[in-house]
Amino acid sequence: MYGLVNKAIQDMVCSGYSEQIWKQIKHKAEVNVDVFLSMESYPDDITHRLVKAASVILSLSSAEIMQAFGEFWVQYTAQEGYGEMMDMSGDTLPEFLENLDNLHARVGVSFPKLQPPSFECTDMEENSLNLHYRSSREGLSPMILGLVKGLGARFDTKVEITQTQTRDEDAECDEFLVIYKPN
Ligand SMILES: O=C(O)CCCCN(CCc1ccccc1OCc1ccc(-c2ccc(Oc3ccccc3)cc2)cc1)Cc1ccc(C(=O)O)cc1
Repeated sequence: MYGLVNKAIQDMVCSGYSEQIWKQIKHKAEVNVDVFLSMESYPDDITHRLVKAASVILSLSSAEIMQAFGEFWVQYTAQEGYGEMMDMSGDTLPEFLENLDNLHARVGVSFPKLQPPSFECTDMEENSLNLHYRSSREGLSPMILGLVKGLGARFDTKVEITQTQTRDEDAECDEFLVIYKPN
């Protein structure tokens, strides 16, 4: 994952808790990276260890940490200079989700080590859609719950998201029912 992800986790912990807590999490995760460089690619294992250590130190489940991260990521990337890029990806929550693969393709042109997930929207109705999430990574589906909630805040839209399928022998990918209503 690009360092931007680990920087976002750091920012979420430092702003939500403290630098001291962040140092404890890094120590527990045995991650001795002093400063994460946004445009550097780091092993995914570092991100997984940081999430696991944060879950222990903060007494929250990894799923809760990943969901909070997803929500934080949307506002963090907007403030870190990706706001215009995200503005170009849609004026509404469903539009943004439909354009998310294009957004990743644009980022990937400049940053070839990006390994973006793929999102597909089906069964598009007035206030609901089915979101299919495919990734080379395991176990990040709780992050998607937070990301879509974060998009609800970004688009001032009430949103409910529930996972309806989990990638395993039967289901080819994770699926989520997203119900949204602009305020
Ligand atoms: O891999 C998975 O299965 C889950 C990944 C969840 C994180 N994605 C969230 C995608 C997303 C979903 C909903 C709403 C918004 C979303 O993200 C918007 C976005 C996506 C990518 C970036 C981005 C920009 C620059 C990046 O790399 C940099 C950073 C600074 C300088 C140079 C390159 C990396 C990601 C910014 C905003 C974004 C993402 C972040 C990093 C990677 C990667 O390093 O492979 C791949 C995807």
